[in-house]
Amino acid sequence: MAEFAILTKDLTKIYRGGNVGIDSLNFTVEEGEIYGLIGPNGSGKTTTLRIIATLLKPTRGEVYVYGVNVVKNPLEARKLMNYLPEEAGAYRDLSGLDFIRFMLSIRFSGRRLEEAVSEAIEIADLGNDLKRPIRGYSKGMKRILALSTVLASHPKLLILDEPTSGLDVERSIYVRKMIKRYNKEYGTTVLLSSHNMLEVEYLCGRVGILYRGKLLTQGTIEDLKTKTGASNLEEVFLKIKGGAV
Ligand SMILES: Nc1ncnc2c1ncn2[C@@H]1O[C@H](COP(=O)(O)OP(=O)(O)OP(=O)(O)O)[C@@H](O)[C@H]1O
Repeated sequence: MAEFAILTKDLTKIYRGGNVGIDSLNFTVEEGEIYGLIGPNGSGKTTTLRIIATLLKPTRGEVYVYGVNVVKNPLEARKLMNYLPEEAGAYRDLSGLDFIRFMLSIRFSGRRLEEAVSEAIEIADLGNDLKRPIRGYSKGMKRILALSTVLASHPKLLILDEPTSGLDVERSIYVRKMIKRYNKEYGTTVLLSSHNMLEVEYLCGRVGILYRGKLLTQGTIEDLKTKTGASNLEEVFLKIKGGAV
């Protein structure tokens, strides 16, 4: 049987106080694909991504990343993936360059570290700003900096929570191209969440639609359009959500 990049079984998160984060999610992501999770605010996208990235424990259910159980073997699972959170961490007093080196030194050393640092510098494309402390960066600059280290770490699985949130039009286009490039050139599997349906249509082969913690449907964008008679993903989303209310 082919091994999935991600396999979830009845994945459920009930937060303290009883808030339902996600409810019995079953989905798979195949090796080498770009899979998008979409859904309204509070539908469970970040909860799902954080559990897969080993940052949050599920209440019940299982997740496997390339066959590794992420709850039982988080350290092994982390070697296979890297995660860009919705709000990337600050490290306000480091320069951009020191941040890149610090983040990549967690994974690499020696010559491989130097190569990865150079790669991240090229992706971030921040010029002399890289020498300045991060506290003076704009939101978009911090985002591109975080993304550069995540991409340059070459994980088998890249988990991106709203990758272009806060980025201007030009940088958003650039980031989407980078994600596509890493997927094509290095076969990186990508799981991302986004509210931007144009972005999802451009990037993703398949999508899963979340609503109130449940996966309403999943499939290729073309299949979902045909099934619902919609002409674009925004309409697909509204029609499927309408049926669920
Ligand atoms: N730390 C927490 N404690 C309690 N409830 C939480 C917590 N984090 C998330 N939730 C709840 O879990 C549900 C799913 O939230 P989540 O952040 O996963 O949604 P999301 O789809 O990523 O939303 P958005 O699009 O706004 O980022 C929501 O009802 C939210 O209120």
